[in-house]
Amino acid sequence: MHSSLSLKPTFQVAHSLSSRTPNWIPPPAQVNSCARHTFPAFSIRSQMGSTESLADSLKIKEWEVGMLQNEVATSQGIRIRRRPPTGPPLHYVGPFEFRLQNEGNTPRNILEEIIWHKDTEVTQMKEKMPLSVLKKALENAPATRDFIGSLRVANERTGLPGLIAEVKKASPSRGVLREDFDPVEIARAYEKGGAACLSVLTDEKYFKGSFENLELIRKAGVKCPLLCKEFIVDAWQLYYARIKGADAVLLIAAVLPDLDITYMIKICKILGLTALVEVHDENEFDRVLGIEGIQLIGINNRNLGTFEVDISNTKQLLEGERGRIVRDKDIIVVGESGLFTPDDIAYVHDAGCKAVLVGESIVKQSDPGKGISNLFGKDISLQV
Ligand SMILES: O=P(O)(O)OC[C@@H](O)[C@@H](O)c1c[nH]c2ccccc12
Repeated sequence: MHSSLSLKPTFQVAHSLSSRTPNWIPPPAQVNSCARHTFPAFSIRSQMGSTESLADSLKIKEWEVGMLQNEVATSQGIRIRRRPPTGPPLHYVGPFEFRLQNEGNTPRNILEEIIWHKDTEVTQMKEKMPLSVLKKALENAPATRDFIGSLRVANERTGLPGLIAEVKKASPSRGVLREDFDPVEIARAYEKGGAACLSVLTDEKYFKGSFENLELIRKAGVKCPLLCKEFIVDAWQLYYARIKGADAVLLIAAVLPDLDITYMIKICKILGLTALVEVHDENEFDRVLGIEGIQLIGINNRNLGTFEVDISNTKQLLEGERGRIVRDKDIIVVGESGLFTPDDIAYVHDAGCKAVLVGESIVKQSDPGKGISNLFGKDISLQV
């Protein structure tokens, strides 16, 4: 199930990720989807005439590596391209910019649009906050909490799926869900209402979330472990999530090739983060089931490309052989999206989900804590 590429990520090097702008040229045989984190430092100064042509060459090289990433992804059935196909090297000023307006550079769907935007956003953030700075901050970061343990305990306590309650202000498909949005108040209400864990949207542009929300909730003393709900395209984001208070992160199989997932899971382990790996279809599920060390898989009932929601997706994917593998490996499956009623919860529970991830139906309630009781059809708070 693994990528046909033979290169294994070089974790020692990867662990010291630096700014994205490379100071090397990757040797062609080693180009892989983790390329920009793993290449050794090759100086190209000797091959280049002026500083200007050096800078241009580096940008073009980086763009080429991005294109290769797209090819690796396509070979695994991933339709989301990491970058615009004929896009400019990052920060390139010049004729490349015109290409942005070309038709070929129109994202195919909303997920692709989000990913292209995220790629640029992360590049800029990395420049402001290189990994060395994040690593320093890690020294003072409080320990992470046991995300999976919390889901298991809740599942055993209530006899129903453990709840990951989502602090979600808006989404591209549903617009603004709640105008009077106080993230800490909502988080506290969820905790009181019996949520096992919380999910905090951090994407600003499309979901009106923020890392500030994550940090505020963590610092407010909420005990539920926190999932950083972000579109992760670069291992740098794992470090960033960790210092902002995350206990878990989301890895989306529709976006990340197998090697990236494998590599990121290892970094998560080093950082004490739990990885929730999200799938939507059979191909993604099979890929993820073939990756070593996966403990938590989310089945998204929403197709992030089209926004269509169908909760029978969870049931279909867990039927037969895949469900058997999940049980054998003791993987916790999270039913995600589009859950509104006690029947919906019972449906995905029967399908094999020991946990659920819910946003809209509870965040919209005037008291999100009571929203949880309505959703589960009973009070699942610890007070009971
Ligand atoms: O609001 P809902 O339909 O209950 O869905 C929550 C959650 O599953 C959804 O927000 C989600 C699942 N996977 C994602 C990936 C990115 C952004 C959002 C999501």
